[in-house]
Amino acid sequence: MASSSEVSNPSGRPKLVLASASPRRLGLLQQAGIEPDALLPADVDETPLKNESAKDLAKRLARSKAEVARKVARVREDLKDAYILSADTVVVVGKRILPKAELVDEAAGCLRLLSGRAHRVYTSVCLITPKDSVRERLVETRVRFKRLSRDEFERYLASGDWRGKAGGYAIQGLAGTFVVKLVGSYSNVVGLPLYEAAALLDGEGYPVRSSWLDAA
Ligand SMILES: Cc1cn([C@H]2C[C@H](O)[C@@H](COP(=O)(O)OP(=O)(O)OP(=O)(O)O)O2)c(=O)[nH]c1=O
Repeated sequence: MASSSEVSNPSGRPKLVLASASPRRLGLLQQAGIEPDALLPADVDETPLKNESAKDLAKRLARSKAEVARKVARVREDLKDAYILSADTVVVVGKRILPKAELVDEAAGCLRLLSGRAHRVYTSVCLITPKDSVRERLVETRVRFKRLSRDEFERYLASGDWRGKAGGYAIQGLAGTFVVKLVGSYSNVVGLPLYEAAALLDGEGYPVRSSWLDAA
């Protein structure tokens, strides 16, 4: 356990950049007592390559986001030695990669495919250390939705809870009532597998647990 002087002196901790604009990812880290020092969202083209698998897409996008943020951080005096953390979440039904829904028609298409079926959610986490080593973890969660009634279908689309979400749903929102089975990490579906992300940070020398009291 870190001594009180270390714990009470958060500035002793190495800096952490979260390369994300996702309030869900920030919220998950904060829930775990991890407070990023900076948010550097990285706008990358999320279009899948021809015949690219969901796993490869998630890994490639998470890494791209981390690399974009690293270039920005390394030229900032306050972030030049920071850890850079990013993630990308992909929802797939069979081999079909679902889009991140921005339009109601996209959300309707996703729900039609998800209703009454099992699907998989992959989140890839990418960590770049202060010495620019790259560490990646890909986590899979299997989810099964109930068959949605017409009313559930229409009410969900009207809720807008699907906007900006991979696969057109947010398990932490209304869609939580559609989930009849989940095998694996719940936080992985929301957007950041906390066990794996914390283990990655800890394994690379970022003091996850000693920061808990800083967050208190
Ligand atoms: C499946 C699912 C996705 N999501 C969200 C998490 C992510 O914000 C989003 C996945 O899209 P991503 O492209 O992975 O992430 P993002 O564009 O929102 O944020 P950034 O790239 O800046 O990190 O979908 C949920 O909130 N709940 C869910 O159940």
